[in-house]
Amino acid sequence: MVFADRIVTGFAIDHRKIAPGTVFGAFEGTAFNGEDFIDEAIAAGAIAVVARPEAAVRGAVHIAEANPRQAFARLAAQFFQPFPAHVAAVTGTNGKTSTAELTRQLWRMAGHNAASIGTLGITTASDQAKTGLTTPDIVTFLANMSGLAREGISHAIFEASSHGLSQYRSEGVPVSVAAFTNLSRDHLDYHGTMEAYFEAKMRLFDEVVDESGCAVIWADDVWSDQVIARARKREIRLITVGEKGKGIQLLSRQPTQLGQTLELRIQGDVHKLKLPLIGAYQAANALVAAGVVMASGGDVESLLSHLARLQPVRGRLERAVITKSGAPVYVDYAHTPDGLRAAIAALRPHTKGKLITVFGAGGDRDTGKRPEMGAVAVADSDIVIVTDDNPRSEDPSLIRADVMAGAKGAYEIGDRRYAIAFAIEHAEPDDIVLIAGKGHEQGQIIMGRVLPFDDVEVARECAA
Ligand SMILES: CC(=O)N[C@H]1[C@@H](OP(=O)(O)OP(=O)(O)OC[C@H]2O[C@@H](n3ccc(=O)[nH]c3=O)[C@H](O)[C@@H]2O)O[C@H](CO)[C@@H](O)[C@@H]1O[C@H](C)C(=O)N[C@@H](C)C(=O)N[C@H](CCC(=O)O)C(=O)O
Ligand SMILES: Nc1ncnc2c1ncn2[C@@H]1O[C@H](COP(=O)(O)OP(=O)(O)OP(=O)(O)O)[C@@H](O)[C@H]1O
Ligand SMILES: N[C@H](CCC[C@H](N)C(=O)O)C(=O)O
Ligand SMILES: [Mg+2]
Repeated sequence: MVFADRIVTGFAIDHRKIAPGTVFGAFEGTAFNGEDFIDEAIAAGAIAVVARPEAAVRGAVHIAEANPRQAFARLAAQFFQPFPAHVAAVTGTNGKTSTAELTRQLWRMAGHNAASIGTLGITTASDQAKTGLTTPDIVTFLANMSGLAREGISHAIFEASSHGLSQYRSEGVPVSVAAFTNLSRDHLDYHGTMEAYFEAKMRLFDEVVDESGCAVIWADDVWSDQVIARARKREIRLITVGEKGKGIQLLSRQPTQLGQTLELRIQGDVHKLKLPLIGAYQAANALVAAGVVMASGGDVESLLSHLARLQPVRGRLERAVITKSGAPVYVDYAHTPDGLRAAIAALRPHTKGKLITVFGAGGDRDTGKRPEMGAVAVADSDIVIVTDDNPRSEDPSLIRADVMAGAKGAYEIGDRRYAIAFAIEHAEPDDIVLIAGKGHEQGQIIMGRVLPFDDVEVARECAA
């Protein structure tokens, strides 16, 4: 790729990452305006700048576009290709990471070289690398995708977060399957309204997925019909999944001690499946993953046997330890009202005694979800302990107060380790402890610092 007779050596959206020969993407953001750094980028060697037509670009080629993020992504994609032959994307408020990871496992069992990109980082059969965000920035995303292709990955699935979709952070790679899990309250600090949040996610179906691709849609969510309508409008192939699903219909679900038995109708035939994961939500994610595999050409018989061999996803209803009194302690990543409801509901059939829930809400995130999470927790559990979860730049006691406003009768223990210890101490033999919100996370983010913290590890220490 060449601009003004100079060979392009790379792409950057941060002026501090410019080397001679780089194409710079100058975007207006939430904290900065990238256009303010154009002169510095050119001084550092940028040969072309993708920016709005009204931006001032002197001394480099100005690629003037009304939507510079999208234009930059398309151009960078030409530079970074090739990409894996089969790429799927999954969106939804909850279940993206789980669905992506389960899809990767199913592809792997089918003999494909598969990878997933999302909250857990980049996962392949042999490796896991952290990226920091669910959807990395566009340059990292494209570089990762092309790196995976060069390593021989043929099947990749990525999590398309609403932030990522609205900022064109996961653009430019041809997507042949787009999946939807569900939509409920989250990130309203960023999107403003549920409708705007929904529209951000719908870009995946309206624009991102290929015309010749396939949509895999969880059919039992209140938003599902609207997503199905979008896919129909584009006339893309459709696989609906769930009790109302036509591609994979969930006929019944019976919890067992270590998992659940599902009865499914697929292409007219009824099958019984022993899924080794507990909870309605994990069944939903596993079935959406199965839909993605079917959409990319998987055969049903082997798919069913692979579903029965799925491994748990890190930090999603992960059994951390059993207390001295005999109560199992689960760690889950529920960080929305709907997620908390789903996690508690998953454990309820396995609880003979009391369900004890420990959770908090993140700082610098949607504040409206806090009392809603509090209300869900007290309504569905027997004992609730409200604690801290990544206060970030906020005062943790004010976050807890927001949560407590909805959590009548809950205990409040700010220090997460003490909160977990309290729950474990009070757990009796038939009880279950749920520690929600951080899942796989390895740190507590307080005022820009990340203090090491792992719910699973802390639970084990407290139970020892
Ligand atoms: C609100 C938000 O999503 N912000 C993300 C976004 O920033 P932005 O585009 O608004 O950028 P900005 O910081 O205002 O800067 C504007 C531009 O100037 C450039 N710049 C800035 C400063 C400078 O000195 N030089 C320079 O060139 C920046 O590189 C950027 O291109 O793009 C950046 C790079 O791609 C991200 O790092 C950043 O994520 C911040 C850190 C963040 O916390 N994001 C969270 C909310 C997020 O995205 N979460 C979703 C989660 C969701 C889920 O699954 O639920 C995720 O996908 O991870
Ligand atoms: N299908 C689902 N329906 C309702 N809740 C779910 C579903 N799947 C997962 N959850 C809840 O959401 C939590 C997070 O799951 P997961 O990490 O798969 O979602 P995600 O969409 O990737 O989240 P993030 O937005 O943080 O990336 C789980 O631990 C669980 O509590
Ligand atoms: N992807 C979500 C993760 C939230 C996890 C929770 N532990 C928190 O910090 O709020 C977010 O960035 O909002
Ligand atoms: Mg995720």
